[in-house]
Amino acid sequence: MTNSYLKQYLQRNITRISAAFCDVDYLPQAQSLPGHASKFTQIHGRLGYKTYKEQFLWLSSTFLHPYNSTNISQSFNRNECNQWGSSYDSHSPQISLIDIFFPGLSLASAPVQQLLAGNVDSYTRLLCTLGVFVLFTRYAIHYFWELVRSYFTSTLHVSYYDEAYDMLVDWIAQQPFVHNAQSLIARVRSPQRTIIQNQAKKKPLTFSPWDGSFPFWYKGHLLILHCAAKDHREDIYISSIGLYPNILKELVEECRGTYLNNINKKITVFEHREGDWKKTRLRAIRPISTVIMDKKVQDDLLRDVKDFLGEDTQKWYADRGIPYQRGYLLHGPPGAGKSSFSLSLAGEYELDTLQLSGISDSKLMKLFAELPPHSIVLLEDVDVAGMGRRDDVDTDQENNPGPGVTLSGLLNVLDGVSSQEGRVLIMTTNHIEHLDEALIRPGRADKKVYFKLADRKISAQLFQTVFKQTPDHKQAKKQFGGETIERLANNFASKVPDEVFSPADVLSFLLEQKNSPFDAVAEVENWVAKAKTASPLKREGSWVEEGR
Ligand SMILES: Nc1ncnc2c1ncn2[C@@H]1O[C@H](COP(=O)(O)OP(=O)(O)OP(=O)(O)O)[C@@H](O)[C@H]1O
Repeated sequence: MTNSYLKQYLQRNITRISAAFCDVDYLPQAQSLPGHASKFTQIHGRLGYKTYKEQFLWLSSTFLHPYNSTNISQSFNRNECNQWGSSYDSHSPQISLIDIFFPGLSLASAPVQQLLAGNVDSYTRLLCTLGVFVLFTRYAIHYFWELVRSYFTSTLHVSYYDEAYDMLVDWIAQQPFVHNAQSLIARVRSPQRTIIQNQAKKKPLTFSPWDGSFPFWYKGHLLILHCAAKDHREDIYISSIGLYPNILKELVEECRGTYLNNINKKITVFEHREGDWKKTRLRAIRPISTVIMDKKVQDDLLRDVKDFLGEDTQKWYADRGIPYQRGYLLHGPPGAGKSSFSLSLAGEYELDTLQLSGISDSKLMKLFAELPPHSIVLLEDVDVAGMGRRDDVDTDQENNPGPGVTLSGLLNVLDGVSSQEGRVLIMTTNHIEHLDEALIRPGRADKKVYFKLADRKISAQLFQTVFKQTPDHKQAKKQFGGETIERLANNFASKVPDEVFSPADVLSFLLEQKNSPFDAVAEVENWVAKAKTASPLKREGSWVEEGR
């Protein structure tokens, strides 16, 4: 083995060496050996082969037959090597640019480059084997889990749009395993108590696991919660190892119990989200007695709803082939109590409330087809929701309906085949005269109730509601007898002009004076006088007419 042999060898193989490193630009310029050797040193030096002997051995093992390689390496004379190599000491390995920024990267990428060039040495082989092993293990675990999941686990799926989702999420948020979850979502929850005593209780946060799998123990069973996030929503499923579907049902029942406890004395309000009903908030139930209106009208309405929701009513309707649905139209001036009454009605009969606004015809159809049982659909301000009289509606709008609901769309839904049986619909409006006859005919609006401005009776009742005596008053020694309050209420009501102010106006004034019923009576005349000058519509003489 001589220098010339080695040089010849390098010369013969320099093209392949260059190709091995994909140095295609270099190939056409491969003219002279010193240049090639230098290039080879430069390229190969990056791999950490410091001496020419090392470079040579690598070269021989890579490009030559193993037999030649052994022979060459055995016959390689150390002195010759040193002598030969010393002449190239000045070409000590150069650090490539990539190694400056990512130390060791070129070393790690070398096997890949070799592999691409079709050269597989033991190092590359080891790395490939490791890679294949890791890949295989990953897939093996995945397929194993899928197998176990299909045959040896029970799974319970919960859709984001179902109320069961809220039940589960509320329960999960209380569980200890949440603290260890690595992927979480934070939500602001309304405090259970209405009085916010300090900053810490303001906008309390709850955390729930998000987008991942989370194992936890429940009654001695290992369960896995899977949260799959899609856009702004997530679907949940829970699986239990072993065939125990009952444990999952037990879990959901427990969640349901906790949830119902939490929402006790509250009504659930749903709104539409992407064409599905979604619970948006809980509202405290307002006793229907606190909505001041004609007692006879109120009782009549309550009786009608109660009768409709009665156990045998559905069968009665079915026997006669009459669609099992009921509609009410509450109309009257703003602030007369229409919405308050609707929500109180929902609370009275434990109905969920579904509010509709800003929705298109196609979505309306789907939403009506998927009404949850035992619910009231509340369609507020139908006159401004694009459902005025047909002759008022621009024909262009009929032909090219905008994003909102059209009159024909609503009429179709109200008595179309997709309409859910057993639904209660409440429409409210401030202008019944603007509504199309078809919308408010019996069958669609079976009862129409007028909510009027505050008359003497309503004003007195509102006064009594605000200054109702409670045990707190007694404790604070600020209690007035029932008779005193009644006398003051009548006195107050006599000073409020009939059917000029809405109950909302009167209530607002009374709340300003809530600390003293005497002040309320003393101040009412001032308030009325101020209101007369402030509102041009409520000038004396035209008040009653304008207010009606
Ligand atoms: N008849 C009433 N009895 C008790 N409170 C009332 C009554 N009318 C109005 N209020 C009070 O006034 C506020 C507004 O009432 P509400 O929203 O129910 O009126 P509305 O008729 O639905 O008004 P709008 O037509 O503008 O929607 C509520 O906070 C409610 O407490």
